[in-house]
Amino acid sequence: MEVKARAPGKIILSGEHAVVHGSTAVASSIDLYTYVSLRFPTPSDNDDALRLQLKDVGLEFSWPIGRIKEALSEKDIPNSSVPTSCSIESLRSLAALVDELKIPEAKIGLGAGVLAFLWLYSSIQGYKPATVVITSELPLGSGLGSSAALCVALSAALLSFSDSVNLDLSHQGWLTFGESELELLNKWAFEGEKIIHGKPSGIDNTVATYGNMIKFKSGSLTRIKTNMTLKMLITNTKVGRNTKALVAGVSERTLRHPEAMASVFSAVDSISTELATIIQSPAPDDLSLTEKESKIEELMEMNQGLLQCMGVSHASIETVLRTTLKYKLASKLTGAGGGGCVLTLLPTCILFVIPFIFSFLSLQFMMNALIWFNEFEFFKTLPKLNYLA
Ligand SMILES: Nc1ncnc2c1ncn2[C@@H]1O[C@H](COP(=O)(O)OP(=O)(O)O)[C@@H](O)[C@H]1O
Ligand SMILES: C[C@@](O)(CCOP(=O)(O)O)CC(=O)O
Ligand SMILES: [Mg+2]
Repeated sequence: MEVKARAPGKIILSGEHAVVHGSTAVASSIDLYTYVSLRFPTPSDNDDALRLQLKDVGLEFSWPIGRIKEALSEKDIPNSSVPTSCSIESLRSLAALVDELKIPEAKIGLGAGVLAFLWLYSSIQGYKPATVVITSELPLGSGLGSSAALCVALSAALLSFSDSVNLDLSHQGWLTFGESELELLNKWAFEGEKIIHGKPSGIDNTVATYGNMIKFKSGSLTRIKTNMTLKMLITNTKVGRNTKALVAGVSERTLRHPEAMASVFSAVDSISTELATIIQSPAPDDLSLTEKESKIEELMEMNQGLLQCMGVSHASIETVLRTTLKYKLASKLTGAGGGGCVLTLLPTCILFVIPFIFSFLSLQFMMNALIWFNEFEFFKTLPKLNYLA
């Protein structure tokens, strides 16, 4: 029997980094997915290994299941219904297994993803041989939440075989999780994100788990019902970076300048709260669509300025900001910054310039600009499961 699970990537409309320090942030899932397929061998296969194929980076790893058991046994006892953090001791033992893989230096960031995989797999499924294949439509390490999509899709595939989960009936060939299953899934995915991000806020795994648009503060989510269509251009600068290092950099700056950074985080909190209010305000109210869009543009610019204060912008991001400003369009980085992706709001009134801006940015960033629409069918993106045989 093989199961395939998928979970979406995300954009953060406002509040990245500050959300790690307790500020409000607003995020939405996007219709680009990570897929995890999980297959257990039959007895006649006579296979006693755990195999991991990372299709996006062309790497394959395998471990005799006894090695994983040896590394972990008695350190943390797995129980799929109780999400558990990987202890320092277990992390050390698993890291020794990952070190043996000799991951090429250029792809070293993958080690954290493999560690998260080993922890989630052994905690939820125990010590069973299996083959896990991961593919993604998301660019890795670009601010679109590939780490969270991986942790959510992997936890979904693993939990689907556990007794703690009942699945809701099918929806276009995919099954969905019920509300309490989503909570368990989200908690497990958070444990994986902790291994990849170091100190995650939980916003990425939460939006990948629940889909649609959310407001998030100090670990709790509020679902947002939008009353306007937002059109965003997502430009990938293709400058690689690592979320864990950027998050740690902001924490170090906070230690050096606690009062100044507290004011920055508080300003971001107000920006996200105002943004959520505008997005949710009833359609024909005292603010016209154009007025709402202008306010959102201003809030995005203010948020970008504060992200610069946190030290997470980058020359490549500034190039996108300057380019879009030529067309009077507001942009901000999304995700951890330091490169990665930039969001540009495309207000309804300027849709005719899209082809120009699109080709301009595509040329500069090697054809990697996409347009994201938050219309219903594009972003109704809960994690889903599909049994293949
Ligand atoms: N499809 C995938 N295959 C292998 N590793 C992945 C995949 N998706 C995510 N990862 C892991 O997540 C890391 C990227 O996470 P991160 O730095 O948080 O950036 P982002 O979440 O914005 O993409 C990768 O270096 C890798 O360890
Ligand atoms: C910077 C941060 O706010 C978002 C990181 O997103 P991403 O991994 O760059 O997609 C970190 C977090 O909230 O855990
Ligand atoms: Mg991430």
